[in-house]
Amino acid sequence: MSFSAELRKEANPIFHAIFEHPFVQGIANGELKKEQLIHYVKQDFEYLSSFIRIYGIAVSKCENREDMDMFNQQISFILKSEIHPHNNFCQVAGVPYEVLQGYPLSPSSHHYIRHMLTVAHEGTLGEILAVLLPCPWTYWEIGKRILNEVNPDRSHPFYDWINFYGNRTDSITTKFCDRIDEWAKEATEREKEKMKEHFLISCQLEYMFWDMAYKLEEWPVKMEVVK
Ligand SMILES: Cc1ncc(CN)c(N)n1
Repeated sequence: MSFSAELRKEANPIFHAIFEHPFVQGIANGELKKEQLIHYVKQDFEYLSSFIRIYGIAVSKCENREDMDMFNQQISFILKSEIHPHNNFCQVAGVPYEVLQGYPLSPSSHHYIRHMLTVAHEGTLGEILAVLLPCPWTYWEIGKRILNEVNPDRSHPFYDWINFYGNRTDSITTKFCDRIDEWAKEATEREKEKMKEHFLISCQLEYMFWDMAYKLEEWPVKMEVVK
């Protein structure tokens, strides 16, 4: 079994919990509250900006142009393409995208971003690939699953979101899996253990991110913004 297949197998219970999560089910059946969509977009805008910064750190650790190009393409993908699913949520919620940008992170988003940043600063390129991989992988599987199970038509409120993630032929997941498998062939057992741990924690944090959006998670103590 390839290393990426091992990762997927170990994470199976978390992937299933994500598919069953009420926010993901809400995308499938078109029933999410406006506040939940807004909370998701506010947090995801910040999350994806951090993801770009982490790709930047990954580039600084690359030893060849092919790896640099892989991360560079993904930076462009977030900047130029991954705005479409956000726009879909904004349209359904009836709010302009611009007004949902620049908000503070809620606890789970903060945790997820700090987890990725720590690995990006302290880890090898293999560890960075492992910590980032659940982001594209879980969304790709969510999209494909909803396409198969619901087969939404254009009247579905989240038609664009579902097709954006589920219909990818240029899958970054496949590229990252191929690269991680190559990396794992040269890695020590200790490094592979760390890669697995980073991957599984990111999967758990993917679940927590959906939960954060569904429950409109905030910090426990409300603070007045002092100007
Ligand atoms: C939290 C999160 N995880 C994954 C994705 C898909 N790139 C996303 N937009 N946001």
